[in-house]
Amino acid sequence: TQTTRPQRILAAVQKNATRGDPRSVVKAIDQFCRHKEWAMNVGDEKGCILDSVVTEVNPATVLELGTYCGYSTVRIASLLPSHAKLITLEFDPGNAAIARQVIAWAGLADKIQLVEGASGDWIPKLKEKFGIETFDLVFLDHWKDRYLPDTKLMEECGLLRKGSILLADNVICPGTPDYLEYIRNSPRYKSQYFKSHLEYTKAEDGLEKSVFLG
Ligand SMILES: O=c1[nH]cnc2c(O)cc(-c3ccc(F)cc3)cc12
Ligand SMILES: [Mg+2]
Repeated sequence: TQTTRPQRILAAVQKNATRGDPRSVVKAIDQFCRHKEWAMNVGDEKGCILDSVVTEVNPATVLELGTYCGYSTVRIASLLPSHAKLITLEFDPGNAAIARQVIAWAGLADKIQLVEGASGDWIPKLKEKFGIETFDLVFLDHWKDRYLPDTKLMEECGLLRKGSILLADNVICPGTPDYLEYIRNSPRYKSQYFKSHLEYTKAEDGLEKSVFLG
């Protein structure tokens, strides 16, 4: 019977990466997706921009919207200080099941809380469920039509503080025009575009970094 793409990504990690070594997990996925089969991980080029933002923010609390196979989850968590916590929301149960195993292989399960379900349902519950006040960094990488409603929801739920950073993937490809329009014209945000390429391709894409001004 046919395996899924996430199952093939996990197999590549278990074959080529060293248990407990997050960077080898990231490298194994990038090798597989560049040479064997494309997949929608943020990838190595945009991943370097992600790394620089995470290192600069040095967040104690991170929210990731869209786990997929856990590539960016592992990439972010590997750069966090010891006490820091990362919550990642994944809608698809199949993706979540693979991501849990990728995260375990990387040895980062104690830093990461993977929550299965719709971001719109879970965002209002994060404070009570995880005792979170606000997020220092949010990585938006789920569904393009949810970037704007979920950002407004995070504002309404008081999950952002003065200085919280939003980093959004795919603002060019597939593109999130309503989100860009809102975030670039709102007086409550200061935004910056990091031009890059769609993972493993030459197509243009980029990350939008926005600071919440309160
Ligand atoms: O749906 C997506 N969620 C999160 N990230 C994505 C991502 O980085 C790329 C793409 C994508 C881009 C081009 C294409 F031809 C097909 C899919 C989708 C998502
Ligand atoms: Mg993406």
